[in-house]
Amino acid sequence: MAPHDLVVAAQAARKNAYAPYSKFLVGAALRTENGVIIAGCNVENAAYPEGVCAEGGAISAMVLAGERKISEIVVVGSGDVACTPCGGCRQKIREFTGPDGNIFVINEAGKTLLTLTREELIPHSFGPENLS
Ligand SMILES: O=c1ccn([C@H]2C[C@H](O)[C@@H](CO)O2)c(=O)[nH]1
Ligand SMILES: [Zn+2]
Repeated sequence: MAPHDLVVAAQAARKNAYAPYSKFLVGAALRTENGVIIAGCNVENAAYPEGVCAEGGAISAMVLAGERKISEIVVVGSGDVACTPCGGCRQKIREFTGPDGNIFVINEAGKTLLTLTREELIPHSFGPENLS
């Protein structure tokens, strides 16, 4: 089950999402290896491709905060839809998550819909280790 504090943080972040075009509000909240909680929301743009996802926003804020490792992340979309991270966000999550990290997808009400390992989220992924 998704951890309650991250559920609350993701739901709160979702409320601040700027999604006037899709009307699909998304929130994400992650815990770093040092126990720091950081959230993000999607931010759309009239120039549609310039919109950014909630997960990417949270990861940017995490790096800004000096944190580098995600131990778990919760994503919440709108209604009962399982807002599974898009392909780009899977790669971004992968960069900062160890093989033991957990990814939770919840519905708007807070119910856990999916619990995924990194390998399930992005199988056979390309990561920093591939470059060393
Ligand atoms: O995992 C996801 C999937 C979609 N979105 C956003 C992008 C866009 O603003 C809206 C509809 O795709 O939801 C996210 O933030 N995260
Ligand atoms: Zn995305």
